[in-house]
Amino acid sequence: MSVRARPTSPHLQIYRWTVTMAMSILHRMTGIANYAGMALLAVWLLAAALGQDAVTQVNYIFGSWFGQLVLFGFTWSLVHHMCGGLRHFVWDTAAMMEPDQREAIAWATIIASVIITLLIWTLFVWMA
Ligand code: HEM
Repeated sequence: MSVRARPTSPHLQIYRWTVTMAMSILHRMTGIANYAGMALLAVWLLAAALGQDAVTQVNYIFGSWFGQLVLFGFTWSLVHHMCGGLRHFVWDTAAMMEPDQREAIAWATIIASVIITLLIWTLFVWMA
């Protein structure tokens, strides 16, 4: 039986990656990661409510190298998502809509998120 060639729709392997596309996907991924990070905050608050022993144990886990790595990632996720939210807010005013402006604001999101995250950790963790 002969198979008729049908038109196919493009998918991820065919699209050329653009920074706006990557930031759009990253925005949703960081949104999901924020849920997990908020669960960690809830665990810490619960431990604090339970008493000194519980909070000492949670601090021990969160203070380990792996815990710190996860918390650093959560900080970046929150900050990146917030920057992405502000980017959407700018677009809501119909500004920065031209192709080169969209690219610029997408790059600004990633660069600002890294700088702000490093600033937060420098001020509140590494220098505290
Ligand atoms: C813990 C805090 C947060 C969580 C758990 C969270 C979670 C999420 C998730 C899962 C999405 C994706 C929804 C979807 O695409 O169907 C989303 C989208 C969005 N978030 Fe957040 N978010 C948080 C904080 C924020 C903050 C602080 C801002 C603004 C500064 C923000 C602005 C937005 C915007 C504008 C979208 C829609 C993006 C779009 O239309 O593509 N979010 N959020």
